[in-house]
Amino acid sequence: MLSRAEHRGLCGIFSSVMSGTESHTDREEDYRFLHSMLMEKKLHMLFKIHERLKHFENRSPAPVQEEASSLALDLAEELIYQGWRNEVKQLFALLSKPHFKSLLCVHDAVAQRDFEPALPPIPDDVLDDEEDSVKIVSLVKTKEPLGATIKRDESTGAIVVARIMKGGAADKSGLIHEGDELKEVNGVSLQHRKPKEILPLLARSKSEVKFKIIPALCTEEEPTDKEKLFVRALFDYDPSEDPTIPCKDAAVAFKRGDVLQIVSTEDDTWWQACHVGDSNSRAGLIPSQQLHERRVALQRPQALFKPRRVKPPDEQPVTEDVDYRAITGIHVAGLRRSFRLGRKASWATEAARFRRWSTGVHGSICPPTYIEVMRYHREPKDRHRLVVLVGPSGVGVNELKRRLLISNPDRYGVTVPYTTREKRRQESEGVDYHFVPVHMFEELILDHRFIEYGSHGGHYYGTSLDSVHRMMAEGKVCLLDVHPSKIKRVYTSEFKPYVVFVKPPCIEELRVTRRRAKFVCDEEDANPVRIFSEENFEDMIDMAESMETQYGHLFDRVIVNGDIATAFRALRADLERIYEAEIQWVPADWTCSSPANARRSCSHLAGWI
Ligand SMILES: Nc1ncnc2c1ncn2[C@@H]1O[C@H](COP(=O)(O)OP(=O)(O)OP(=O)(O)O)[C@@H](O)[C@H]1O
Repeated sequence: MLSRAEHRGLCGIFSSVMSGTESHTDREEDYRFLHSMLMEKKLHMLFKIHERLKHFENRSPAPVQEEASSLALDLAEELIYQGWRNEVKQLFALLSKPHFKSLLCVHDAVAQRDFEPALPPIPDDVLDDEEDSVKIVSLVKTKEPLGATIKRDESTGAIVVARIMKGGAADKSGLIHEGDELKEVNGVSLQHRKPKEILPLLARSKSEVKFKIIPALCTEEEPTDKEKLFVRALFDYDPSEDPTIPCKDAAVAFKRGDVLQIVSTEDDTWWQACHVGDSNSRAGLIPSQQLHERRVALQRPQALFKPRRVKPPDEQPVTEDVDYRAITGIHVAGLRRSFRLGRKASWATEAARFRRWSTGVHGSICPPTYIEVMRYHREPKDRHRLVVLVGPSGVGVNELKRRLLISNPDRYGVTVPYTTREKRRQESEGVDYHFVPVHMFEELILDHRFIEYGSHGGHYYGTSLDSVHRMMAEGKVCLLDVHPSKIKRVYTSEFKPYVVFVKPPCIEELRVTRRRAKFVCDEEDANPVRIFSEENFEDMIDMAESMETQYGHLFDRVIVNGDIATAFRALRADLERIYEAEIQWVPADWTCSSPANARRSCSHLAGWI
């Protein structure tokens, strides 16, 4: 029954519908007919039933039992002997109503899956089989593959269905399940056959494929997760190069950065997933997070065994007679070399730290696998995402940033760093640097206002969160270059950083492309221009490897800076895409509104920093 409040509510809605239609109804009787129809209690009840059904549709209720009709009959019989009290009479009348009886019949049909397509008559010889339950399944043959893999059961020699791909023909039919034993295909017995011999049998059938199956014992279905799970792959996967994949044809290849929808995590080793936005919705196998982590852990840490190059005592760096200023040219605020030089000066320390890492804490670092992501709809009023450029010192982060700024100064901007050093004659406050006294700089450090800071030549230099805010508030895309360990300071929904890792090419390409490049040092440095040495190249490659291993899960894009023009074109195109895209995929943690959600996303797939 409708509650009074609900009934009043519905009447209110219908009355307002009526008053809206009054002016559009010419004939009085039409109006009265409509009024009586809308005010009809039965209609209101129908609304209520519809809502209840909707509610149950969301919960996908499972039938409690399959024989509700006969149970109701038994109950009605019992009631006859219970004396004709009012309640008994009412229940008896209810159970005897044809509508109620039909309802229970429908319930039973659903519970027994009686709605599935009628099978052709069971061939006589089937009845001779020893097995007590045999199923004949006929599927119409289309161009679409069956979407199932088969294997031979080692203990029994039987051919069994190993996997059913979500969304494939077999899955959609609902008639073939994992663990089902295949006895025959199109009347041909599969006894003593190998899985690969079965494919030609399937290929031979014309319009229909008929299977004789011994169904697997019923297993608990994986609870369907209403919330879809999307992940971004953090590694490339090519099934053709994976000898352990159970079935190459049933696998999904992907590239690092691709967004995948995970449709099944039932198997600990092989998940099922499909590419997002792919019209072909069939799922395929991908290595599970656990499997990929295990594989990476078993790999020999290359750096650990790589013989480090010993520089011959007489080897001198190649010198070039090119003026550094002619190469770097433009002088743009925020491209203060001295700040990045802080890292350059610590080149040796970083390399040493890397070596320590490779021998020491290797086991404790999670390899990048997948990160849970969610759709982010960018509103026109939203600020642009912060672009973070990272890479080993000398790889060309500044060069790429400089080119971006020149290419579109209205779109891109950089932060103005803070320093405690004296302002020089040609410099302006707030343009080249924010010049602040030491005590103020230290206060900012204590207030955690710096994303990154350091000292060089006895002066502090730092990039503050406030400067990033200021640049973003101007409506520009703020380009920030920091050490990857500092990404976590801006890895929030507020900044929505898009992280680009600038990676060096192989050493041969470095030698060719950097032939004329010079490694720039601070103007305060005694030796302001350095030429790239062979050791610099090696360290750059080692550092890049270390960064990728430790922080790779935070990188949205990897740009290999071999030929500078190619690298710049790729970076610009990528940032343009991000600038214009209305829908983007961002880590699920950023959009978690409730602690429960946050817990889910973190426990599901570790989004570690
Ligand atoms: N692809 C390239 N080909 C040739 N030269 C390059 C290339 N990329 C960068 N360079 C040059 O290499 C030198 C170092 O580049 P850059 O200053 O951009 O490195 P960086 O990553 O910013 O390093 P740091 O953080 O130490 O300043 C510069 O002279 C630059 O012009």
